Amino acid sequence: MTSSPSAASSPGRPGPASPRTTPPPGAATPELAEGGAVVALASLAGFEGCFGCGTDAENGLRIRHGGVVDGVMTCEFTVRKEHQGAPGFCHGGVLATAMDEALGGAAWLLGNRYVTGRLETDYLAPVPVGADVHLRAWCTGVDGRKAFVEGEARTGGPDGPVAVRAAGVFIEVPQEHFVPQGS
Ligand SMILES: CCCCCCCC/C=C\CCCCCCCC(=O)SCCNC(=O)CCNC(=O)[C@H](O)C(C)(C)COP(=O)(O)OP(=O)(O)OC[C@H]1O[C@@H](n2cnc3c(N)ncnc32)[C@H](O)[C@@H]1OP(=O)(O)O
Repeated sequence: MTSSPSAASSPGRPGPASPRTTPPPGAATPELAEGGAVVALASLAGFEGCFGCGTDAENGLRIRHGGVVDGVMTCEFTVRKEHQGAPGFCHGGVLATAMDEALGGAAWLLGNRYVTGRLETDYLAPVPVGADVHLRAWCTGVDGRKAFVEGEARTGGPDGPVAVRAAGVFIEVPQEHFVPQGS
């Protein structure tokens, strides 16, 4: 897939991607690997320390990964009071972390391992404490080791208003990039 209906720009607002997060001419159309999620999870070998989604990360966001439909990956998390920036509202950096996780997940579904090279975020509406944040992410193109990814976060339900849009470039790395567990 090269785009998502949910990626459409709001009137008067640009889409999430800048020239640096737009696939260059000639970039490959992303193809999700058969069992890409399985490959990704096998690479992580049961690692639960991720600040975004790990169940061992006590102070993490505890993002819950959902499914993949038509190349769009979904996940969600609930804003807790320790996530506040301005009183009553989620910190922008927390939301950027959540977008990083969602976009990273969409890249990993290609069947390789990726780290964030660049992450751009647009904040469209405040997200209150207690809100369930519904994230979607999809890959827009692949150029060598670079995967171009976009995503959005909605509140008030999976089809509620968009609160955050993001675009990023994720870089493919070998397994050796990561610190072996237990070391
Ligand atoms: C049923 C559903 C199930 C769902 C299941 C889901 C499963 C998966 C779930 C979850 C997955 C996990 C999700 C994780 C999410 C969080 C990710 C993070 O937080 S990652 C930590 C932060 N990022 C770093 O720590 C990187 C730090 N940087 C580096 O290590 C290096 O700079 C690195 C590896 C990125 C590149 O270094 P070099 O030496 O290997 O390669 P060089 O040659 O510099 O770059 C390679 C290509 O990339 C481009 N590049 C490099 N950095 C770039 C940048 N910042 N922006 C754009 N392009 C960049 C370069 O221009 C080059 O492109 P040219 O091949 O020449 O076309």
